[in-house]
Amino acid sequence: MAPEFDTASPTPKTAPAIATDGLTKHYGETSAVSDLTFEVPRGTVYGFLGPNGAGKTTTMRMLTTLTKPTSGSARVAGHPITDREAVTPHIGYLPEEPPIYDELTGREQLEYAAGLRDLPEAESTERIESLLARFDLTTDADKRISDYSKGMRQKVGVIQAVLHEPAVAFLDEPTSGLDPRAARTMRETIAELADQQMTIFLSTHILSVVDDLADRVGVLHGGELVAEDDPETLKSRAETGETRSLEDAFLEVTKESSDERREAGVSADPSFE
Ligand SMILES: Nc1ncnc2c1ncn2[C@@H]1O[C@H](COP(=O)(O)OP(=O)(O)OP(=O)(O)O)[C@@H](O)[C@H]1O
Repeated sequence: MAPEFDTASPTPKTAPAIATDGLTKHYGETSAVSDLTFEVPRGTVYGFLGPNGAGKTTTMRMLTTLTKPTSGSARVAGHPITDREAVTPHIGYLPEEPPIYDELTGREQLEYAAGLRDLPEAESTERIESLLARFDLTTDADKRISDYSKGMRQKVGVIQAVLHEPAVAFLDEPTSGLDPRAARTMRETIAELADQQMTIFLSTHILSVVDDLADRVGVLHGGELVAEDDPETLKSRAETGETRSLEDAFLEVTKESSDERREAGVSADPSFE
């Protein structure tokens, strides 16, 4: 598998999977995302970190065409995010609450998702069965989703997000609710998908997942990108002695930015402005 961008697109194949330029979203007085400019090369894993309310979901909703930016622009898989029809065939999205129907069985939900994506039946059946097996869901695949645990629902949500082999997958907390074995399967699956040239935009509070998988990390705070680097360089910025971790780096860059914002008279949480 090698997810390709739209071959009819004039965009060169070397174009980044995601490129944003001054991407901004205001909700009334609240500045949820401010002037976000970054690029994610194809086939890489981008760890998107930030404290609660930092603007991660808002950014992902803009990049997946679900929310319109107030200003700025972005291209995903070579297409402007203002062109929903062009972007959506090339992306998969696992939001915080996976969009699944309680009255369907797991297998029916995935068949339904494959149908929406116009996947050929033979190909989708094979892929659904292989992903169900990988996530240990085969024996429960014909039970209704209403009877699933949180982790089982999460597995269906993730399978649904990557079923059509999108060029870019946006995953919000993919390991949420998963037991340690399932969380490991998830990490291995994400690594494999990236090896197969899928670009993964990964938002999570589990820093060890980002440390394991991300080629590059962006830290959002108060809607602004306050640090961006590869995990090793980011860790080396932490001044906490010999055992420098991504957690130390995260706490430092978000604290520095809080201090600067406080000095500038800006609340760390824009919702309280
Ligand atoms: N629909 C909305 N209407 C008004 N304000 C919103 C809306 N969605 C988000 N916000 C505000 O925008 C800011 C960023 O929220 P967002 O959900 O993007 O953060 P997040 O980084 O995803 O947080 P978390 O880690 O807690 O999920 C917050 O101040 C939030 O209150």
